[in-house]
Amino acid sequence: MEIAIIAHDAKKREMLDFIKKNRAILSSEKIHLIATGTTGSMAQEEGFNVQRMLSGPLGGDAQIAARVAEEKTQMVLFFKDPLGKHPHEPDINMLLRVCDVHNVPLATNEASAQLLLNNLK
Ligand SMILES: O=C(CO)COP(=O)(O)O
Repeated sequence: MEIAIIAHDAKKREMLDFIKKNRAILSSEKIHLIATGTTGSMAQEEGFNVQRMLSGPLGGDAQIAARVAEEKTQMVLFFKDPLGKHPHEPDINMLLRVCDVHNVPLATNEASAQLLLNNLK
């Protein structure tokens, strides 16, 4: 199962803590992790095997949206910063919309992400 992890800068620390807390499931051989560029390199530094897309502002969200549309990515954990402005807001909204179009589970905060992962156990 392919799971995408994405975190805005203000949420990256939270994402790293979250994936470390859920290392057992996220490192299992049944899971293929993908991520936007910077989120992915931070996860790699923590020892996770992650396929990195471009950084969000350079099109990484759009690449993940394409994978959702192609039914490659089956879950998206996106720790969005609700207080910040982002130059690539259209790409972010596209990713959220494509998840809804394809009925792909999408969490936009840690509490929801934890509930989704708990369901995989
Ligand atoms: O901007 C992002 C999501 O919209 C995240 O991108 P990075 O992981 O490259 O910082």
